[in-house]
Amino acid sequence: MSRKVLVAYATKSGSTAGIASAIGTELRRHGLEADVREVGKVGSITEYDAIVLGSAIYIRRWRPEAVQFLRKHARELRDRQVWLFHSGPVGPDKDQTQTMPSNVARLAHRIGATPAMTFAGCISPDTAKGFLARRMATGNLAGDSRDWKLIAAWASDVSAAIHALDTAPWHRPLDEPSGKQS
Ligand SMILES: Cc1cc2nc3c(=O)[nH]c(=O)nc-3n(C[C@H](O)[C@H](O)[C@H](O)COP(=O)(O)O)c2cc1C
Repeated sequence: MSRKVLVAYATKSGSTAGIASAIGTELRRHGLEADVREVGKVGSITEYDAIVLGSAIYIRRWRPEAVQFLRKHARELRDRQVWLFHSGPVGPDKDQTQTMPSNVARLAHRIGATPAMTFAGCISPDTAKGFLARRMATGNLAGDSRDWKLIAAWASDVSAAIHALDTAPWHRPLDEPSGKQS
């Protein structure tokens, strides 16, 4: 049985779309069906067995459309495997793991997703949007730090976990404690 995966991404300058596309390619190479979509254009997620969601990080925050997606689909996401990633660090900081913003961490906990994988990002004068981005694109942070080998390796691990659904059921996380012991 071929499992169907949604790879949804939120981007401002396009580089996270490239990461999502590379993940989709790797998942397909491992025999999964994968749709890669800009998160704001995703309607229903009912047809998917698993979801990969990634956002660019700007000033330590996820793009609002990615957060909105987690909120809107929280209930359905709890019944599916969900894999999160974010892309951001560039230049000398490219290997620094980024913590999830607190609103994203809360939502990840609610749906039972593991912490987001950090991928290095890209700042280019060709795609930079806004004054600050254009300034950053001329300094020592400029360049494409995306690590395609790491991205493919992570996607390969994700595909192995999704294939494991064929032999073991996916367990929903326990409900959050209500504070009342039964
Ligand atoms: C104004 C600005 C703020 C940024 N803030 C962060 C940040 O807080 N943390 C981080 O890791 N990367 C940060 N970055 C780097 C971006 O996340 C990186 O360029 C990413 O690849 C952009 O993704 P996108 O092309 O999909 O929009 C920032 C970039 C800009 C231009």
